[in-house]
Amino acid sequence: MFQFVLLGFVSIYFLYLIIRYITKPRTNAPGPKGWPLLGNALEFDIENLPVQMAKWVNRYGDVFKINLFGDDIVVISGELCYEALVKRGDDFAGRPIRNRGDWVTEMGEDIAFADTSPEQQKRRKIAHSGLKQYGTGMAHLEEVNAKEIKDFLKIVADKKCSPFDPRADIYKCVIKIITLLLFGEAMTKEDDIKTIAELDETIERAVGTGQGFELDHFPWLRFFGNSTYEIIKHFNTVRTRLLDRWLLGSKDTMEKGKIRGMVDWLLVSQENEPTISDTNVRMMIQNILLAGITTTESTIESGILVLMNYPDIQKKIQMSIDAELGTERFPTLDDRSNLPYVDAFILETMRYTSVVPFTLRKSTKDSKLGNYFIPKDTQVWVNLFCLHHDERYFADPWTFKPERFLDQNGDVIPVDQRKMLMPFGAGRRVCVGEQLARARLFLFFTAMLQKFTFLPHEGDKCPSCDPRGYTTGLLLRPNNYRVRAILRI
Ligand code: HEM
Repeated sequence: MFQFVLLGFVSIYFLYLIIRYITKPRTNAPGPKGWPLLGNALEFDIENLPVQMAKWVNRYGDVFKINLFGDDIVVISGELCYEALVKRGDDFAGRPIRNRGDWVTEMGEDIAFADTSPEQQKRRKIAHSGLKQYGTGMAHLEEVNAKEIKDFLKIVADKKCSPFDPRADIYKCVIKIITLLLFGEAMTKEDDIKTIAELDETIERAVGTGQGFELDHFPWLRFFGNSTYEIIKHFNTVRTRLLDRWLLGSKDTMEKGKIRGMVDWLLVSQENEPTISDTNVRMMIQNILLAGITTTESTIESGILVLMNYPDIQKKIQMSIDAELGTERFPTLDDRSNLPYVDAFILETMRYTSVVPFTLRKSTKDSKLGNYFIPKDTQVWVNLFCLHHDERYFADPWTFKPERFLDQNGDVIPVDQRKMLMPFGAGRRVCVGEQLARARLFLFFTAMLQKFTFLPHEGDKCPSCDPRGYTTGLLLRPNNYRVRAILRI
């Protein structure tokens, strides 16, 4: 009896999929053919999605479509990224992540996963103005950041030139910097640091590009022991326990008129803006925590790998730092304007390695991209990886060249001359942590290169920094490597 009921249910479901497939408005963009119902699911190279997408761009051009279980996904590259994100930003301001995104954000109560809406925009605005005041703009934070970075340099010095994998130490330092931003003091409890790392790892497995798609299309699979859903459940339990404890602690110790960091800022904003619920506050903290840590850590890790591969560039950066700061004075953000080569190196690292290879958007109305029709509510993957390696905008794109971002006087070219560089996305949903992240990256790289030269772990055998060989998840990150840090002074 049960088998008959199940068979009936499955048949009706597939009938529904077929009817939906036939009746739904569809894009006329070209793309790989795929299988009935499954679409291109079997052709997806999850391990190396950016490279596979690049092959499809070569074959079909700047707009093509793939299909997953009956749903079209339009992938855009080249100048169309700018058109969709900036010129027609409102038309593509949506976020497409469905069930999995909803389940990890208490049904879209956050900033990053939530679809565009007046509420999402309100949350974004609050976070943005808080980050401006308590992130980039606070001298006190800069001082304490300096302490965390100095601690990191000490850890590296203690390796005494022996080879080490820098990931865990950079990661810990970035956690401290982000928790400092949240609470006004860095998280030092090992248990909490471990929990944050666990959250990072599980969210990557739960919603990473190319994984768990089946749940977005067949949510009922969660009742049948779907492994991605089990990861999501675990993530939610660990996350709620941690954030509830943090929030309670902050509420208990908060003093009127004194804002220690972003958490206090969100709690105060909640008083002025009653539609911001406790759930919103928790989800905004989750966004800052999880969007801020691994992205920054991966960029630093990729940057060190690049420096090992390009010793001349490393030398040139060091010479500019020596000339500006000498060997002892710790860098501040005011030094940035006098160290354009460091800034150009960071921009080039972000272009070349493209740690966020795609940003996922959704069309908010019937629209067109290139010559192709894009119906409302279509998933649009903005292919930042291909954009950043497109020789129409970046000559010789697989060569690492910070000079491409400098003018004849050696100054960083203005933003409007580098608008095809979008490591933080662009437009309505551009990264809210961009200024903060860029400032921290500057301090990190300048402080590191003032003190150390990074060399391959043995002889001249250097692991490649070519991002086509990186591992794809939610982010594109280098495979683990070892480095030697030689003290310069
Ligand atoms: C190197 C570091 C970082 C990189 C490469 C990065 C990159 C990105 C990208 C590509 C997006 C999607 C933008 C779009 O769709 O146009 C994004 C969104 C976001 N990022 Fe970052 N990010 C970084 C650091 C941070 C930090 C430090 C924070 C917080 C303190 C942060 C918070 C966010 C949030 C909240 C969003 C969602 C914005 C929205 O959907 O409206 N990010 N980031």
